Amino acid sequence: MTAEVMAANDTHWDPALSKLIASLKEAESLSNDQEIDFLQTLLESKELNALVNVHSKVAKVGRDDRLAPILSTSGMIMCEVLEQLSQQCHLNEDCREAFHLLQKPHLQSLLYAHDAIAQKDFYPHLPDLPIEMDEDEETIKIVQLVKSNEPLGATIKTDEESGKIIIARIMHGGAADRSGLIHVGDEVIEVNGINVEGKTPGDVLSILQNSEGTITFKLVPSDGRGAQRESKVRVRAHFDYNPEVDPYIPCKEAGLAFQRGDILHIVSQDDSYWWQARRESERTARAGLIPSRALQERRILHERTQRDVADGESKKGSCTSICTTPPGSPRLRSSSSTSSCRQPKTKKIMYDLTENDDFDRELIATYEEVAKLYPRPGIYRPVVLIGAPGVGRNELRRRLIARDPEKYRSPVPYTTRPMRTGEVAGREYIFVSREKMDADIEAGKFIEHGEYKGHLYGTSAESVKSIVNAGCVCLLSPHYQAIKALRTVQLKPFLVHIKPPEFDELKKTRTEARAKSTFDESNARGFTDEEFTDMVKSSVRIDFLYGHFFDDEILNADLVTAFEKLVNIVQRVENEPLWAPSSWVQ
Ligand SMILES: Nc1ncnc2c1ncn2[C@@H]1O[C@H](COP(=O)(O)OP(=O)(O)OP(=O)(O)O)[C@@H](O)[C@H]1O
Repeated sequence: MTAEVMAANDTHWDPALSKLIASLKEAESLSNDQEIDFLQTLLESKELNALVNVHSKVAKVGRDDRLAPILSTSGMIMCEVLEQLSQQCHLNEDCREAFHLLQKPHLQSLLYAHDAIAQKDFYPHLPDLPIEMDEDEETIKIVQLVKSNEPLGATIKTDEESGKIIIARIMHGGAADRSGLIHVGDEVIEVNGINVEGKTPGDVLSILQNSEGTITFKLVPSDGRGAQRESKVRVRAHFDYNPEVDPYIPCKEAGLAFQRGDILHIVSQDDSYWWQARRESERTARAGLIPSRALQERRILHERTQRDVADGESKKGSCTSICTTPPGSPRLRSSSSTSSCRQPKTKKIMYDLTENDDFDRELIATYEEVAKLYPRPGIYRPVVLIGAPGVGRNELRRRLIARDPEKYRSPVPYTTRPMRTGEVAGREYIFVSREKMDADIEAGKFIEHGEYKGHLYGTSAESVKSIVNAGCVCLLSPHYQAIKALRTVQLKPFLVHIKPPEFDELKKTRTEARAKSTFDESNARGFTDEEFTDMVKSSVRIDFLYGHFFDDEILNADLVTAFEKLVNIVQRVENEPLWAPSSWVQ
């Protein structure tokens, strides 16, 4: 372009410059010769002409030939279209075809690649010419924002090296971000005419709090600033967070409160300690600060250490050594004992229910990356009902199968016990030898298994798969310790926590229904108060250990209401895109 511009200079003056030269001639009589000569030489100089030409060309490119993408969110729109199509698939062949087309990985990748490019700005930007500039002075920008009830959406800090007040972060979607005028790293020199040199961030904050109307910032722009790009990461929170009670958050007002199970859109992970996020359901809201995964992990480890120290102190004198299990080593037994301190001996026990079942507490539950998993017509996710023993998992499962036995099925369990009279192989149980079952357990072929009165019982992963492949919805109601074995990319289960109501309502509903305690096969009596108490306690414990794995929950107080909710859940699983671990979504 330079060559072209220079060539052009030999024959054409830039029209604006020609005009200036002409008016200079008219002004000859008004000024002294020296100044006129200087200006004439400058205006006719090749260098200035070349510069003006370059400026005009670049400005023209920016103005006329700019290829602007029509939109940069086609991926998001595709997701929304898929969501709507998924509800229409059963009605219309065209919808089904469009649904399948939009699910194709190469089409999705194409749209995401388009968005990634569309979001970039490849055109040069010429900075506005400063009105007046002192050669010795740094560039300064003056930014005016009108104060409203909305927070500014920026945090400040003292730069460790220079001691200057700088913009630490800009909250995505906040007032400062939307203004496009303030950037991370900008140095704050003045706020409303008050010099902030030597002041602390707290001092600056009180200047801001005491200001009314328009706030004027004098800032030195940072060098490496750039538009903040939103990340696309979505996570499921595995813990509750309240910035109000967090003593370490840099700014409580900038914090985002959330609860375990909430889906969060992480818009920025630039800061290794404080991420910016907004709740998925509040797409246009200003982002808020949340602890990063690394920070939260550290906190949990710290809390655990403190707790262990406190426990150690309180146990001093009563025991000589503290046994710990190394992190990540599961205590789930592959074949458990037949007795438990919490249950009568007569109940079939697939797992040891002693208090040692807290292996998951040793994992650090912070955030799990998730993505929308779209239903595949004819291939349904298994629905797994988890809950305290006796809460009603099997009752709900049986009712759903009775409603549509062709569609809902449960796998036939395996056993090593001999077949009894009246039993049919493959109906009540699949009967196998102990050697075979031991070998299959060893090979990891069972999603749950246990021992009762010297015989093994279990459910094989293969039997779940064959129900899924047959186009049926596989319903499972295993012991809660099977969650880890079940929650795999191969099975992609949907986990529902069946919860009991409070003790009084639990007792009332079960007594009115004359519900039989399932802890004792040979006894037709109802539940004891102790069993109800155990059920409530056990449910709290399951929630504590595995709460973050559940996709939904059902309160099983009134059976009819609980069943309706289950029907609603299975319909959603069959038809709607739902959040699942991102590793399950190719
Ligand atoms: N909402 C309810 N109201 C009244 N009775 C109920 C309700 N839910 C379940 N029951 C009854 O409670 C008893 C135990 O239910 P169920 O066998 O389904 O428990 P479970 O969770 O499968 O536990 P287990 O593995 O010990 O059998 C059954 O008699 C069942 O009919």
